[in-house]
Amino acid sequence: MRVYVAGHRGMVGGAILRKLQARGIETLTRTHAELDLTDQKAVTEFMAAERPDAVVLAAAKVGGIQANNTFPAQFIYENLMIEANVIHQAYAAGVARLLFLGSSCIYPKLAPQPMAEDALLTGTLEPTNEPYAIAKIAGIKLCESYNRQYGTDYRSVMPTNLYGPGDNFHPQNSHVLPAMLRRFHEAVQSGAPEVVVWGTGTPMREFLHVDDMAEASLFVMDLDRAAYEANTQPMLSHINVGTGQDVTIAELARMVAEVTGFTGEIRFDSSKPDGTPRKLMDVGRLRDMGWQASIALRDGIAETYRWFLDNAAELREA
Ligand SMILES: NC(=O)C1=CN([C@@H]2O[C@H](COP(=O)(O)OP(=O)(O)OC[C@H]3O[C@@H](n4cnc5c(N)ncnc54)[C@H](OP(=O)(O)O)[C@@H]3O)[C@@H](O)[C@H]2O)C=CC1
Ligand SMILES: C[C@H]1O[C@H](OP(=O)(O)OP(=O)(O)OC[C@H]2O[C@@H](n3cnc4c(=O)[nH]c(N)nc43)[C@H](O)[C@@H]2O)[C@@H](O)[C@@H](O)C1=O
Repeated sequence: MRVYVAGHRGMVGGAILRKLQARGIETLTRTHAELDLTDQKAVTEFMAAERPDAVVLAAAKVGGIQANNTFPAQFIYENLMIEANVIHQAYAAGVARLLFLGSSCIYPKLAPQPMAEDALLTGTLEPTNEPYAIAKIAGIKLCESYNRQYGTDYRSVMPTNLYGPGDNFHPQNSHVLPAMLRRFHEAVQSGAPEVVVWGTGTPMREFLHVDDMAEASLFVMDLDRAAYEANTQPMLSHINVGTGQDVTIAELARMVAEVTGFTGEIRFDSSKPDGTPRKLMDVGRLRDMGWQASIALRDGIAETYRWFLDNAAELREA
């Protein structure tokens, strides 16, 4: 068994790689510089030469609300190309099993909460990340279409907002949790009296630690085909992954202040977008199959902050 992990230097791909290696499973990797997954010819040659037994597709153009809003063309183009190339060439090379990572932003902006898998394609998407969401929906539909036409076993998991070691801490382009950890930390270092948090503080988000996400990914990969198919439908085949609990951005800011030791004022900048008001996952499908998250948010934030402190000198620049 040899598993190709696409995006192994990213937060999620890295966590999945570590778990596979800890289980003694042979892995195959290429950095972005070695293999640009938007390059059809390069992906074709790679898959044909390597013929892995299984693929984890954790490579993507990823970013927070502002990155999505600023670079919409890159988010739709790169993600569509990566998915089309990897999924089609996996099929062409005879790869039996593939796991595609989507995102909770596939669901309509005002979907009933918590959002069950069947909320997909029932309403209008959140405008700040619509291009990325459309690409992620296309990824699910690629897997389903190849399964239906060619009999492949390509599965999809939809993670809620993730965080943890290996995250992107870029001040503008990252997601909220790493952005806050960095901003509150820098405020403590400089003695700043206030920290600015984007938006109104009222949106609600659900946060899952990346090690839980990696466990869930392997759990779904490992299910036998009959079990996966018994719990999904051919045209509604994705599985939500989350904790089933959410917090407001204001509550999150207070947690991050506590973890970093910031005691000043927290100011909300309502000129910045809030995005979706709430996106809580209905995780019943995965729970009924036998998996649930185990890392508490407060503990996960403290552990991620320790990782940030240990790695601050070598943070990613994008
Ligand atoms: N982080 C989150 O909160 C969430 C993430 N997800 C999904 O989980 C998956 C992993 O996300 P995450 O680990 O956070 O993202 P990261 O940005 O940490 O990792 C993505 C990886 O993909 C690689 N990559 C991007 N473009 C290409 C390309 N053209 N060719 C080859 N490699 C490429 C990146 O390499 P390089 O850095 O060198 O470009 C990077 O290693 C993605 O599908 C994402 O959509 C879903 C929900 C929430
Ligand atoms: C995972 C998910 O990530 C993105 O969606 P999002 O959930 O809106 O993610 P976010 O983490 O960037 O923001 C969450 C909330 O937090 C607020 N917020 C406060 N202060 C900061 C801040 O400093 N940085 C950021 N990024 N947000 C901040 C921000 O205004 C928003 O209300 C998608 O584009 C899409 O890519 C996707 O799938």
